[in-house]
Amino acid sequence: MYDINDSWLSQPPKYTTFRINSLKKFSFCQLEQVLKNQADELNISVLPNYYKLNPDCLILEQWSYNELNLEKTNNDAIVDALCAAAVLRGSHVFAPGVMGLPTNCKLNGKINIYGDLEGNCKRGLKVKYNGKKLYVGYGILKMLRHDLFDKEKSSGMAIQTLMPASKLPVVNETIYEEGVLLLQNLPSIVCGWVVNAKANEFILDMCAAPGNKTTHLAEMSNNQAKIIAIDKTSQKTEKIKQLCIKHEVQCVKIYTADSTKCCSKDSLGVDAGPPFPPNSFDKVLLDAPCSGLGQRPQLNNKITPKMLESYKFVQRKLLSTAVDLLKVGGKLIYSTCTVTVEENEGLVNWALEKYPSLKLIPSHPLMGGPGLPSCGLNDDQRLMVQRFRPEVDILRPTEAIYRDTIGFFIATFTKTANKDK
Ligand SMILES: C[S@@+](CC[C@H](N)C(=O)[O-])C[C@H]1O[C@@H](n2cnc3c(N)ncnc32)[C@H](O)[C@@H]1O
Repeated sequence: MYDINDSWLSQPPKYTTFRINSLKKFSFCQLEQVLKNQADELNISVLPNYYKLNPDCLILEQWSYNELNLEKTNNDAIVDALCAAAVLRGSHVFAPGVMGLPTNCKLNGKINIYGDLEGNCKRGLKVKYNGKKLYVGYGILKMLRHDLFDKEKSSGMAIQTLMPASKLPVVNETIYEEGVLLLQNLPSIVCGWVVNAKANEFILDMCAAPGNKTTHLAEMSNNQAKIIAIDKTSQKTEKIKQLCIKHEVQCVKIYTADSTKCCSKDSLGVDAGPPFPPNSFDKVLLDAPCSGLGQRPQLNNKITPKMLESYKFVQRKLLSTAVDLLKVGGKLIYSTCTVTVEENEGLVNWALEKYPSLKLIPSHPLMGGPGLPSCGLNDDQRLMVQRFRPEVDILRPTEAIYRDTIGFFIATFTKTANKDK
């Protein structure tokens, strides 16, 4: 099922997507100006396409391939695989990601950026790297060796990426006033649309950090939903708090807790914080911890079969608590950013078998493809879930933009009055 050499997984999507904060004012002007500046610097006449998808999603396409006339340089920087993946998605290079840089490089000189695919490059390498490497783009050097390697911890932009090998524009949310835009993968935005948070609904986001989906739910409800966001460490919940402040989100209560243990009959009530009483929430979002194998591009994944096997146990525990906390008639949305059957269709099968009170319902709006065949779901059930993958499935053919995304899965359940075993 999962193959690191799969060209879909080893390449970045051909789009960059941002979520637009509907609580703030957005206009295309700043984006257009940034693209125009880049076009001037690169000597390109045509800007990449950009447009809104629904009111809160911004899509940016690649620079036109044929027009690019890349100036070659002999200087190569080596960056780690994570940093290389970020460059391919349109990021600059930051100091901690740099592994090797020749001694003769000049500040503000042009530099090629290569990703270390096997993780063998020693930090501070001065000479040519002979390990397996991938060209990921070129840019302008903004830090020299002594800034990068002579300090215990270096930070800041080391290379200003001019053009990633993926031809994606180098644009980040800092071009707008704080909190107007958020870089977010398209299926994650769809996941928010599936939750469809409305005023006065009690919504639990069980695995919420860094808060990308929490803030989306708050924004779409115009700060009117009653959202509780949980994650398991205070460093993580601090991130949710900071994102809510940045996005002017005011309808979220944040708690540090283990969500597998956040339901109890002895609870003092929803307002008292976790644990909560059973049947408390109109909607529960379980954006589960997962193997993350749908993230693109996958350049150097070191996940072991043992680690892969472990995720379903925590996912099942979290889902059990989610079922307890959901009101009868409520909506439970389960999502992952991975491609394995066990964590997706397999988890849905397990849940339906274990909890007769659960009923699978369509994950509207259905933008991704159907669930995989021969994985325990019948065709009706396959059509209710969303699996974001490159193949067209005749059961529900999807638009190209929803096929060139990260690998992602969404399933929605409702709770009936049936008794569970
Ligand atoms: C896929 S990430 C969530 C991303 C988040 N929903 C967003 O869109 O920004 C999964 C999160 O689950 C959290 N997590 C894992 N086990 C947990 C548990 N037992 N209780 C609460 N949170 C947990 C992890 O710390 C991680 O932040």
